[in-house]
Amino acid sequence: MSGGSSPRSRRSSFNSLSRDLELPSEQGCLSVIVLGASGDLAKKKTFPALFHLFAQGFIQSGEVHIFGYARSNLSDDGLRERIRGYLKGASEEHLSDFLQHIKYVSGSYDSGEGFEKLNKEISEYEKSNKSESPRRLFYLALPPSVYPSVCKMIRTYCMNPSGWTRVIVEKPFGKDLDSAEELSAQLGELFDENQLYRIDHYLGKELVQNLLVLRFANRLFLPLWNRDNIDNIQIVFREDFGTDGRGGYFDQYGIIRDIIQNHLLQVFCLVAMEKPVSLKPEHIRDEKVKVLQSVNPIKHDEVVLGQYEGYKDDPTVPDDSNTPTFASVVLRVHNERWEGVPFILKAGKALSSRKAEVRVQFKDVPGDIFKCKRQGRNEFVIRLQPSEAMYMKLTVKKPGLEMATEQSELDLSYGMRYQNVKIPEAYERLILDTIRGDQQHFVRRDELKAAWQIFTPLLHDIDEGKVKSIPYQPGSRGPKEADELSERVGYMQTHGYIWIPPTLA
Ligand SMILES: NC(=O)C1=CN([C@@H]2O[C@H](COP(=O)(O)OP(=O)(O)OC[C@H]3O[C@@H](n4cnc5c(N)ncnc54)[C@H](OP(=O)(O)O)[C@@H]3O)[C@@H](O)[C@H]2O)C=CC1
Ligand SMILES: O=C1O[C@H](COP(=O)(O)O)[C@@H](O)[C@H](O)[C@H]1O
Repeated sequence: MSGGSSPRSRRSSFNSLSRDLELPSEQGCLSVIVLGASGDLAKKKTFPALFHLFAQGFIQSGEVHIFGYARSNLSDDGLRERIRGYLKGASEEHLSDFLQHIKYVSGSYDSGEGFEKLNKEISEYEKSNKSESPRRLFYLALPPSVYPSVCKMIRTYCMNPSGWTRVIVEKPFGKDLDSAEELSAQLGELFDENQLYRIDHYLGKELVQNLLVLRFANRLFLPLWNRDNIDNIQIVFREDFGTDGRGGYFDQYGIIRDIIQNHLLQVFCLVAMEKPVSLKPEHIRDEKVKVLQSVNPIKHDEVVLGQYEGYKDDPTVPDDSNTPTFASVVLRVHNERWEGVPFILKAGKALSSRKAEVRVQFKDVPGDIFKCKRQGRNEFVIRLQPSEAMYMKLTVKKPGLEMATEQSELDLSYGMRYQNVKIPEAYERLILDTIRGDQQHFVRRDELKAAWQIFTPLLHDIDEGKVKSIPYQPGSRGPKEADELSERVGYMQTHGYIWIPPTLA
């Protein structure tokens, strides 16, 4: 765990931020309730994130209590043992202290009995803490099918009588526009928008959070970031493993719903939106909605779908599945800044490497006396993961007596520049934002609607078999047709140049 500032100084740094954002600085006892505590997400992400916040002093002994809730018959110790192996990076003392703050309550997701019991436990803790304005944070680490009934139970039995109640919900938020709107309406009847935190963990990644700073705090980029200078932008997600036993779940969704409609589209918003009036969450989300609403309908000839060979070997995947495990989709933005610039959103499983990045390719140099075209175009690459970095591909003079040019880079690799800084996990940051009441990095209801509006017609066509997935070899780059599409819409690959993340050795 990174050392650095003490819990006291962490609070004061929050205070200055909260003044800027007009968020009240809050203290008082905090109950975090993880619903679906027996599940995969809870053990891999939710509890570890809470543990890291605890170990760093962002949530503190004496003010926090964590309740796990699920149907499974577990004891407090049973839950603690289940998650212990996933809680890493701090001392044994921190670990046992943290575990002592966890209590397990068992109950169903659709009957009052369990939630009454849960409420009783929370209330007893709040009474013992004697806090005047207790805080309740419910984290739904559950399949979305039970969101409506669980939210109804929270609303009926577990609302905080004197302080705030906030609810974090996980994706998928629906399967298309209608189902997402139905879910939004159901939850909207129970909670105000400022109580609902729709999490998209890509918004918690360090370099995704840097996008706005980069674009709007650097004079350098302001005049360049438009159709006059940029030829095309790629937003890419690649994974070097397949569906790993989750084929049954994945087959109902596919790569567009799993990655593109949410994670990559959120990154797209931050790359393409206009400057917000301020950093207030509503101002930022207003701009995201605007750019989403400016996206043209997707054309079939600007889509390539793929499915890796062997995907259907999973017994839970139907033999005739057309579900894409790879997709490349071109988005076109109909506005003054971006008319004519293709945004290529590409995601795939079982590919040759694991990475996520934004690649901004600039236009050719006009009146090119150095024949730069031979070397390749300027590109600005934001490597979201792994090896977080930003690098700018430039044409430079090749060192030596000849006047020859080659491509090189200006490189800001985080591993080099921020050697002793631990980059926080996305979930850690987003849970902390929820505790602070900062909704900037969460998806607003109208944003969600606009996102589904873009992809629903295509998704329905795929579901009806009107767009087919092309088979590709696991461990490859995906279907060659995807590279051909990128080239057709303007992307020019630089041959012979590869950026290698620098190492300390
Ligand atoms: N796992 C991951 O890495 C990620 C998950 N998500 C999302 O997070 C949420 C939770 O995911 P995950 O933890 O993997 O899910 P799980 O399948 O592990 O389910 C979580 C818990 O919910 C209960 N549960 C499971 N199926 C049902 C059902 N059909 N009806 C009622 N309860 C059920 C089980 O608890 P019990 O039986 O004890 O009540 C289970 O332990 C989902 O919305 C998922 O899409 C998002 C990103 C990544
Ligand atoms: O939401 C999801 O994301 C993961 C990839 O997340 P990352 O932070 O490791 O990039 C993906 O594997 C999973 O299919 C998807 O549901």
